[in-house]
Amino acid sequence: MGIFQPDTEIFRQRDVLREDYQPREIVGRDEELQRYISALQPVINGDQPANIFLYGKAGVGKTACTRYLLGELESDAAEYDVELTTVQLNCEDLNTSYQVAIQLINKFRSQDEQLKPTGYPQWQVNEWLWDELDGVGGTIIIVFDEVDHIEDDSILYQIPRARANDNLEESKVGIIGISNDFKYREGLSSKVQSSLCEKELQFPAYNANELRAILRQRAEIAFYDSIVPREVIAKCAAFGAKDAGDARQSLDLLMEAGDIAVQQDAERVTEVHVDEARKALERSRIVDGVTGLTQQGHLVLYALLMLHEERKTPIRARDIQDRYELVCDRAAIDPLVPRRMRDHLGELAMLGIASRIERNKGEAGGRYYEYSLDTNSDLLLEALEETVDMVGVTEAIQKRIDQTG
Ligand SMILES: Nc1ncnc2c1ncn2[C@@H]1O[C@H](COP(=O)(O)OP(=O)(O)OP(=O)(O)O)[C@@H](O)[C@H]1O
Repeated sequence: MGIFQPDTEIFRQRDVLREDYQPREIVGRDEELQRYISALQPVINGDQPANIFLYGKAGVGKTACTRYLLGELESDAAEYDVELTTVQLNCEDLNTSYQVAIQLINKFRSQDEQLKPTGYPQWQVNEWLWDELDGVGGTIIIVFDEVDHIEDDSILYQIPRARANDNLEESKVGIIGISNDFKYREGLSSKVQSSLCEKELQFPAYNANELRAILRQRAEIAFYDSIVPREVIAKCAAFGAKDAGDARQSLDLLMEAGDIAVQQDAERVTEVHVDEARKALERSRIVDGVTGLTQQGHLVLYALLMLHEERKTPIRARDIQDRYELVCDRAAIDPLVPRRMRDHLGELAMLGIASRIERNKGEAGGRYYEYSLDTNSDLLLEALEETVDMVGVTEAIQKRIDQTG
């Protein structure tokens, strides 16, 4: 027997739990889908499509619902002889309207006519874009996923106004912008707001019931029959709902629990596997977060970790500063000024390693923040131990924690 053997006991089709799998049916989003369908209705009537702005936190089904509805729209359009073309563009690596326009042109061009990413005058790129879009004819829907990555938003009003400005004659173009950045909408120029946000749709976080339905649907395809009992689905959904209501997180948890069941040669997935999976995922999240920090970030985190172990959190930044300077002294590294140290605390809060609450001084006025550790300190200590260049400090901290503990 070789080292590798196909898994025949637990997973039937593990890939179904992966992020890139497109579910054939959407569950738990009935109301949102209904509103989305109304916003897309003009397309099937052959009218000018509305521009749609769709927002909501990570993993709430924005992309999955959009793909699903556009697929349905395409097949219904074919049935009613409506000429429809849809294009989906992820803007994660596209920072300018120029880059977006080049990508769009390339989507419509054959392999040997592709444009290079730079080197053409803006007016020329615009002309080419209108030529390509008008050459398609009928209705075109362009989806800009992660639209907030486009820093100059000119393309977001040029496309909706292209017909009014006589740049397009044959084609009617509608755009759908998707974002999980809640502040993005407010930052848009009023010109873009009025064109892009003609119809606004908000997707809320999933609750435990909705997550259960999503997980059940995937588990039926991903695992063999009777491998995933109801309580396992419920547990994964409950964790997801308590945290961020993010379907991706719950699906990752179920996949990790399945992997652990495979590793342990278990007959089925159990709640214990889910607990272990949660620890494993949490650990890799912490390791990723900690590994990405600078050396100063590590020192700030050490200081906060010590204060946490001594039960002195939540604590103000200026009180963390003293401990931080002590840690720097031990590591023989110059400490940062308080303002810079606070930036690092802010980064820890952003990564979800620390939490930050705003406090009011009461009548005297003024606000300040208090910080706490928001992660399991054992896991954190483990992750910090892996950062080789800080080993001396880790030992020092460990000793101190042992003493105080
Ligand atoms: N209602 C649903 N029914 C079935 N699967 C879903 C549903 N909602 C989300 N999913 C699945 O959860 C994962 C994350 O969803 P999706 O990518 O649509 O989130 P999103 O809101 O676009 O998040 P992000 O802003 O991070 O891109 C995908 O694997 C998707 O298939």
